[in-house]
Amino acid sequence: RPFANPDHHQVLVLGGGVAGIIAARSLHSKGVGDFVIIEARDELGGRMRSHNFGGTTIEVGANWIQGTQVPGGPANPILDLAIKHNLKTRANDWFGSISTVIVFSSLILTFDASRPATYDSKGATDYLDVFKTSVDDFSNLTVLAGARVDEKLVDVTGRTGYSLIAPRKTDDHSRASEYYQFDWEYAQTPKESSLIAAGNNFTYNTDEGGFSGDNQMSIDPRGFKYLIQQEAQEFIKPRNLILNTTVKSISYSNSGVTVTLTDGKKVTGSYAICTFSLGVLQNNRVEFQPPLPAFKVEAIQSMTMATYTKVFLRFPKKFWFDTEMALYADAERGRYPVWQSLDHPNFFPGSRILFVTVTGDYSLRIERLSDSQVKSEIMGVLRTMFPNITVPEPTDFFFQRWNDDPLYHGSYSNWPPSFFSEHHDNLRANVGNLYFAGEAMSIKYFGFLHGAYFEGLAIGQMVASCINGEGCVGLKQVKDVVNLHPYEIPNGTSD
Ligand SMILES: Cc1cc2nc3c(=O)[nH]c(=O)nc-3n(C[C@H](O)[C@H](O)[C@H](O)COP(=O)(O)OP(=O)(O)OC[C@H]3O[C@@H](n4cnc5c(N)ncnc54)[C@H](O)[C@@H]3O)c2cc1C
Repeated sequence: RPFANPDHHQVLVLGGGVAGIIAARSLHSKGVGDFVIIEARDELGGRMRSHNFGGTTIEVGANWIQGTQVPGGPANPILDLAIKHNLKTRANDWFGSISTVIVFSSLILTFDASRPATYDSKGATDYLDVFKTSVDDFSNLTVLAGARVDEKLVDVTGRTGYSLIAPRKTDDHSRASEYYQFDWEYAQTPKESSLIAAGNNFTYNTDEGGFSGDNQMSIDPRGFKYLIQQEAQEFIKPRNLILNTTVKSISYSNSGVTVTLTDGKKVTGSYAICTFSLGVLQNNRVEFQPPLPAFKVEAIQSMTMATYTKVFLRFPKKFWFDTEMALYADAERGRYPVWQSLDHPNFFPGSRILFVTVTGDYSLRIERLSDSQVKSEIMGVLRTMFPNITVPEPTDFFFQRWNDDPLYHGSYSNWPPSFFSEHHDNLRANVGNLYFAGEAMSIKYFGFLHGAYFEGLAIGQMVASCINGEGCVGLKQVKDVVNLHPYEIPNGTSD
């Protein structure tokens, strides 16, 4: 049965990604049934997005359950959903698989030096010693980041952090190896990222409530999104869902929220939960009435929306490495460095699919090029990596332009060194009856699916409490984020 009044609801949930769906589930489980999810696309899932690549389901957005569960420890809630909905996943070995080739004949896990998974301008080149040093450097970086928190030291960039633990390394092999540890996770360079936030990655830190050090990759033909779409099916009725509908403006006050859609129609709610990406908020894709307060705008504009791009190629035959991953060191840092084989016994054997990931400014650069230009650059790199092989032209080619997409404007958020905890409070803070949720609002798990999940859960429960009369507390906001020690030019300093 449709709602008696389809133009007014207790809660408007804006966006149907993980945060929106889990916020709606929280409302439903606390007895708030009059909610609608308004989603611009034709399906739920948001940045969990799959693509039919010539018959194989590939993940152009999120692909991994990052951090799963150690025995007796807390489970990543995305892992719980994957198990509940029978999603097909496989462990994806990020580190061992660069340094180890499975020699199938003897089933022994050893590195076969004749087939290194490290490449440079000369083709296959063994620089695993450099790679292993970079693994150690990153682990020292995390120790340094933890110590800075304990000692209450000011945040610095990841680059400064690296320089404090070892002399700067500028050779191609070191830079590519560092990229694999850092940029490939945060989608930005150490120079652009906070040492404290990057080095204290709660997801993998089991001492701080994190899950585990391993990653499960979805290889489900129904797509990774299936787990959240199935979860939604359990409680969302057709009357709770408005698909193919874009929000143009949001007008908010202490008594309610009115949303105007692109067709001019208005829907009102006693409350609303906005789960649009940080990129959408930063690029003023949605107009707020009244304009968001200065503290909120500063917070939105101070966090970074990074971009992570996977470029998929299918070839007439497999000619590449047998490992899950490979690393290519170019003279230019971040130029087509991380390669993943889906044609691997653990994933889609026989698929002939290989993909390469670029991040940050390099993602933005390739988004501005045509597909054929990007394809030709990548083929140049592959011919450099495999100089003794006739590398065939790919039969299929695809990549998602996340930054250019007005529904996302990037892939996921990253914490820059100039962003303070108070900024984060402000990013998360409600304005009147308009609340915010989504991966960027998670202080511990920003950037991740589980960050979106936990924020959806928390904010959904908070709004349900308001509606159920169980207490309605506004979230903390800080009017001015100030320096502990104001910036001062000492007396007597010459001009
Ligand atoms: C390439 C890539 C790789 C990633 N890899 C991983 C990974 O392996 N593991 C991991 O944990 N995380 C990963 N992430 C991050 C993860 O996907 C996100 O953290 C998570 O999906 C964010 O969920 P959300 O609900 O906060 O936002 P979203 O999924 O962005 O949901 C917001 C929804 O709002 C909709 N919307 C936007 N604007 C409007 C509008 N004006 N009107 C109506 N609807 C609108 C959007 O269509 C979207 O569905 C990756 C992301 C990307 C892009």
